Amino acid sequence: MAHIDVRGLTKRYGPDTVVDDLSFTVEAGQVTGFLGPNGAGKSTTMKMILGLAAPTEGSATIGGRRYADIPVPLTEVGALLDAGAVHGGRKAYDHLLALAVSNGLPTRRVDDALARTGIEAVAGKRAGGFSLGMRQRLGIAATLLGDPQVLIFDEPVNGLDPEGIRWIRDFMRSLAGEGRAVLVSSHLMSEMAQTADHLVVIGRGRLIADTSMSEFLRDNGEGTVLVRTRDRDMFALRLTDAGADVREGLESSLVISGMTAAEIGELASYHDVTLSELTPQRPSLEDAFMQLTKDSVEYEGAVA
Ligand SMILES: Nc1ncnc2c1ncn2[C@@H]1O[C@H](COP(=O)(O)OP(=O)(O)OP(=O)(O)O)[C@@H](O)[C@H]1O
Repeated sequence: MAHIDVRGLTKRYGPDTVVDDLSFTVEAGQVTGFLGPNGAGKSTTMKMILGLAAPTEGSATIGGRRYADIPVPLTEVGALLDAGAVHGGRKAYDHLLALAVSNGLPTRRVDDALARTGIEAVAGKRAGGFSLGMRQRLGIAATLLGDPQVLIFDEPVNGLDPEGIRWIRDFMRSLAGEGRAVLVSSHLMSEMAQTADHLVVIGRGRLIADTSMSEFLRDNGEGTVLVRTRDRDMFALRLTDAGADVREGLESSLVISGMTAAEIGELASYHDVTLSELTPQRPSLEDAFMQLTKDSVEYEGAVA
């Protein structure tokens, strides 16, 4: 099955190492979120995978081959790095047709790609007049021309409205559902929440995490439990005695970490304390991400 394999990938610009010994795999049938703060090295990594930048060390392969060794790259990998790159004076259909013809692909693929991205109705219009959302769809249509098994998107939802974001998100999921390997970058963790199955997180060019979305949450965001009771002060003491960490929350609530909601419920029952609220609070993805990338962001702030 086609996938992306990155091994020991390193890129240095003069004295700066912007991608540092990076290794990860993008599996078929999954959306892999490629995350990191601004400047972490995501775009540079994608460019190296796509043969647009030469690695200083290491390798990146698509379906086992370097990009430069793939005879008709569009049939193996579709990539959208910058939606603004479409020539504004060109009609959408003509843009796709030129790409198809120059890559030796059947022209019917243009109609398929237009249909798949829902832009048939504007196929005869000039791309210059397109909204960002439409330009993005046109860019994605181009990635699909060769019916590739591997797709790469760099910050595809930047600047889109909620409807455009949802469309892209659903689209990525459907591509993965067809067994394709999808790599999508973002600097926003929340953006990945409903999109990615797997996460590769980098900071300062280095790998910070390579994990499934659910594992990432479990390992990086400590959950808390919110409790309300009339016996607040007494119960706070009992909780502390039981080893929990207790903070005062809003409106006389207690925010507890180090114990599960079930354990807290049992402790309350044991001490005859009536709880009016017992709510586990899932750590937000953004919190988990900030925690994980804190050091790399601080470093960036310090050198800026
Ligand atoms: N051609 C280049 N020459 C020198 N430095 C570069 C070059 N391209 C990128 N960089 C530097 O490499 C670092 C990583 O940039 P890159 O664009 O890969 O990060 P990113 O994670 O994609 O960030 P963003 O989310 O802001 O796009 C940055 O510090 C950037 O300034």
